[in-house]
Amino acid sequence: MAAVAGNLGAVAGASLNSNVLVKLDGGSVSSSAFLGRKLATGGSIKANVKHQGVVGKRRGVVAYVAPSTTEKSVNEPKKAAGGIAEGQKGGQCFGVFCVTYDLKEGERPKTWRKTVRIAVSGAAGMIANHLLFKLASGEVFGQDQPIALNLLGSERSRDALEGVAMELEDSLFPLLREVNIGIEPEEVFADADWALLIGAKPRGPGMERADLLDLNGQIFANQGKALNKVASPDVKVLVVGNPCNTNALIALKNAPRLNPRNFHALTRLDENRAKCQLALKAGVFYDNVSNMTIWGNHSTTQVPDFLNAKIHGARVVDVIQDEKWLKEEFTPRVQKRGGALIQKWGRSSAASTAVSIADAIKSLITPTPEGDWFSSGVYTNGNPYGIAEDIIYSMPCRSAGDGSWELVTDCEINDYLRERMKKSEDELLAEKKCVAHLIGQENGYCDLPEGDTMLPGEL
Ligand SMILES: NC(=O)c1ccc[n+]([C@@H]2O[C@H](COP(=O)([O-])OP(=O)(O)OC[C@H]3O[C@@H](n4cnc5c(N)ncnc54)[C@H](O)[C@@H]3O)[C@@H](O)[C@H]2O)c1
Repeated sequence: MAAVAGNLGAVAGASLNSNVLVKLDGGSVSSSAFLGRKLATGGSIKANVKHQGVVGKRRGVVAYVAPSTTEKSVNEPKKAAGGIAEGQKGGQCFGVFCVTYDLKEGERPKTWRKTVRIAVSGAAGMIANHLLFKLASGEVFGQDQPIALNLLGSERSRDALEGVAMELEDSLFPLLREVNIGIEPEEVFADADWALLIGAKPRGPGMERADLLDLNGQIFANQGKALNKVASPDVKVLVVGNPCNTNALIALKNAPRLNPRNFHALTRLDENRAKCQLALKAGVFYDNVSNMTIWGNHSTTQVPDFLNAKIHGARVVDVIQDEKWLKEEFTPRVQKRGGALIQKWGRSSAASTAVSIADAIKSLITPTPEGDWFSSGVYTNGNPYGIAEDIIYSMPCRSAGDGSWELVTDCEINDYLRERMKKSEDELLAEKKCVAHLIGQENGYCDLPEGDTMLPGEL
C-alpha cells in the first residue's frame, strides 16, 4: 500500500509501523495494518490515514472525501471476509486514496449513491489503461455513482500497477473514492461488486493453443476460487482475457457460491465491429444499426448475425440486398478484424476493447431499449436455439438494467446460421474438454478442431 499523498507527504521517508497514531495538521491520523509501499526515499509507511475536519482545506480534497451517504466508507472499520486479514481487503490502498476525511453531516454529497467496488485484473495492461479512466470519470456507472477500484496485477507488473495508481491519483476524479492494489486475487477481489478479468498471459512464440488454454485456464481457476471466497455474492464477472469464453467457464465452475448467470465473456467488441461494417456498407451512421448478435466463441468461428440485425428498424438483408457481400466479405471481416488491426499498428486492440467493456457494463445496468438487444457470452443453461448446455456461448440478451439479463428467444435461425453456430459450439465443446481438469471433470483430452481460430495477435 502507499499511504502517502497530500498532507501526508510530509512524512515521506519515515517508516511507520501499524497501529501508530500520527498527528498531522491538527487532524488525527490513525494507521491500519496495510503493507507499506516503498517510497522514493526508501522508507515505507504503514498507515491508513484518517484525517478529520479538513474538508475544503485544499483544492480537490473534497473530491476524495469518502463518507457521504455511502456505506462503504474507508473510515469505517472493515469487516473480515473469507479469511482475509482485516486491513488487507481489496489489496493495499494507494496514495491519496488512503486519505479519508470525516465530513460533517451537512457537508456530505447527498446525491451520491452507494459506492460500487470494481475489481480489475491485468490492471497494468493496455486495455485497463484505457478502461480505468473511463470507470473513474463516471462515464460508465454514472455521474452520481462513486466507485472503488481494486486493481490486480501480476508479480511482473507490480511496479507498473503503482504507476497506474499514481496516474489515477493525479487525475483528481471526484467519484473515485478508493484505489487498492495487489497481486493476490483473494485480497483484491474482496467485496467486489464487479470483477473485470482482463489479465491473461499472451501466447508465446511456438506455443500450442492447447498450452495456452491450460496456462490461462489455471489463472482463471484461481481467480474463480478467489471470487467464490471473497467477492460480493452478486458480483458480476466479465471475462476479457483470452480465450475468454472458456476462461469464463473455468472461473464459473470454480465459483459454485456465485450465480452462473452473472458470468460473461466479452463479445461486445465483435458486436461493435459488426455494427460498424454494416453502417459503412449501408451508408448510415452506426447508431442506426441495432439487433446485432454475435453467436458463439470469441474466435474466428464467431457468427455475426446479419439475418436478424436491423438498420433503421428494417432487416439488414432488405437494406443491403447483397447476400454475397454479407456472407463472403462482412462475415470474415468481422471475424478477423482483430488481426487486421494488429497488422496496421503492431498491437492488439486496447482502446476499442475498453470502450466495448464499458458498453457491456452499461448494457447490464441500463434497461435495454425496446425491441433491441446486445451480445454477451453467457452460460447456456436453457436456450431455445439447441446450443449445448454448460458452456459460455455468445447470444442475444436484454437487461432490465439491474445487472441481470434475459435471453432473446425469438431470433430466426436459418440453415446458414445454424451450420456456423454449430461450428463455434463444437469449438467451445472441444476447448471445454481440454480444460476438464480445471472444471472438476474427468476424462479430458485436447483435440481442438483443425486450424487456428483464435483471434490473431490477441493471444
Ligand atoms: N474479449 C475481447 O474482445 C478481447 C479483445 C482484446 C484483447 N483481449 C484479451 O485481453 C487480454 C489483455 O489484453 P491487453 O492488451 O490488456 O494485454 P497486456 O499484455 O497489455 O496486459 C495484460 C496484463 O495482465 C497482467 N497479468 C498477466 N497475468 C495476470 C494474472 N494472473 N493476474 C493479474 N494480472 C495478470 C500482465 O502482467 C499485464 O500487465 C489478452 O488476453 C487479450 O487477448 C480480449
